[in-house]
Formats: sequence, C-alpha cells, structure tokens
Amino acid sequence: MGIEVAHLCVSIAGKNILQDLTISFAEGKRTVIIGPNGVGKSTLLRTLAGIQRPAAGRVLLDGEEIRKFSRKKLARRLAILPQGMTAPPDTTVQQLVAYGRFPYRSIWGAGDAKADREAVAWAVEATHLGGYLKRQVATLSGGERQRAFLAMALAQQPSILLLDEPTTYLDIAHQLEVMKIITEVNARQSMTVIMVLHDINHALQYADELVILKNHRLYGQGRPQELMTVKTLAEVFGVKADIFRNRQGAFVLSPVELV
Ligand SMILES: Nc1ncnc2c1ncn2[C@@H]1O[C@H](COP(=O)(O)OP(=O)(O)OP(=O)(O)O)[C@@H](O)[C@H]1O
Repeated sequence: MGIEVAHLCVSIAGKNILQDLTISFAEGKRTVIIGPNGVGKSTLLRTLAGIQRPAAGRVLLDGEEIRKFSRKKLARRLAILPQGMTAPPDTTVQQLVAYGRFPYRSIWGAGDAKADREAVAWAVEATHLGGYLKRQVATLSGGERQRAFLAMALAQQPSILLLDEPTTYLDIAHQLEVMKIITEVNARQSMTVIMVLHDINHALQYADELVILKNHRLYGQGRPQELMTVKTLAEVFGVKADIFRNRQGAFVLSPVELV
C-alpha cells in the first residue's frame, strides 16, 4: 500500500504552498520530485514525513492517516534526511548512526542490543563508513558527512526513505557515489525511495518515476522517458533544451536557452 496523498493542500504563513495534490508513490521504487525553486518540493517531503501538517486533504501510510501514527511507530516505517543536517559537537560517526535506532528504544532507553548492532553494521557497510566510525562528524568532508547522515537514516530500517537533495554541494564523483548507495539500498531492500533532486539528468538516470510540480500543483507523474520531454521543460522550467541518448542509452538533457 505504501504512502500516498489525496487532495493535499498545505499552507505556510498564510500562503498556499501545495494545492490539491493527489499522488500515490510507487512501492519499492525510486520516485524523484522535481520542479522550480519554491514550488513546494521540500514542503511535500516534510508533509509526507508528518512534520508539516496539511491544511486540507490526507496523507496516508498503508491506507491510514499518518497523523494517527505515534512518532516512534512512524519512524520505524519512514526516515527523512532533510537538507543541511548538522550533528551536535563532538558526535562521532558511530554515535550518529546509532541515533537512527531511537524508534526501537523504550522510554527507559532499553532496546534489542543485537538488532541495534546489526542494523548499525548494515547501515555502515551500505554507506562504506567502516573506516570512519571514531571520527567526529564535524571533521568529515561534505561527501562523508552526507553518507554518515544517510547511514543514520538507514539504521532506522525504514521501508520508506525520504531524501531532500541528497547530492547538493557534492562533487560529481561523490554525487554518483551517493546515488549508487541509494540505488543499491532500493534494489536490495525494496526500500521505497522518494527524493527531491535539482539535477534533471540525475532525475532521468535514477528515477523509476517522476513527480513534477508546477505552480504549487501536480504537473505530472510518470516514467521519466515519457514525462520529461522538451515540452515539459519549456512549460515547467521555462527552458529550451535538447534531449538525446548517451552511449549507455540513457536520456541526457542539455539546456540551451530560456524560453
Ligand atoms: N517556515 C516557512 N515560513 C515561510 N515560508 C516558508 C516556510 N517554509 C517554506 N516556505 C515557503 O514555501 C515555499 C515552498 O518552499 P519549499 O522549500 O517547499 O520549496 P522547494 O520547491 O523545495 O524550493 P527549492 O527548490 O528552492 O529548495 C517557498 O516560497 C518558501 O519560501
């Protein structure tokens, strides 16, 4: 069943940020949300995570209203990695990743130590952080830090992973590394991944499905090859572009000029 929104409207500070969105997110797939700056992509992600309350409409997880889930119950199903995460001073990578286990602790702090160890070990392995466990998060490079926060989210063992621009500020090799980790986790664990990306070529390469927002509404949802056309780029981003296939057979987009 997974996660869906029905006639979702969100207002912030008296402004309508999302209007009448109805979207069912494909279970076990990678959905990429794209759209112009300020259209409401991060707001949609926060609303899916239960952080932002809808003004109208519903957010459903397995057919149940998300607001009915306790914080811990929700965190066992769903993890979000917002933009610009920072860790408390002196936090080590090991401690950071272990924070991901909070939904599995009782109010007394007790948990299943073996399950915690296994989940942390798996998250560390998936993100290739084995050599960094004792390092302070503050001393990591941008790419390492992003992997550390990703590991914390993975340690939650969610079935739905929400990522807000996970490759921002990373160089091209580290962008690919993060996208590869996300792709592997999605494939091996059948984890539903919903992420906001700005790079349209990454969206084309890594999305099973695209959700495109325009003017705070749903412009379209579907397979990248079908939805991401020259017409869509002109209508949504106001950009004229060439689209062609690279040697791997993937679609690549080259912006040419403003419409
Ligand atoms: N706490 C807030 N107070 C006032 N306005 C807000 C708040 N949070 C978001 N907004 C506004 O809501 C709109 C949508 O913001 P959001 O961050 O969801 O857009 P976005 O599509 O993710 O943008 P970007 O691509 O620039 O990251 C913006 O106009 C933003 O200024």
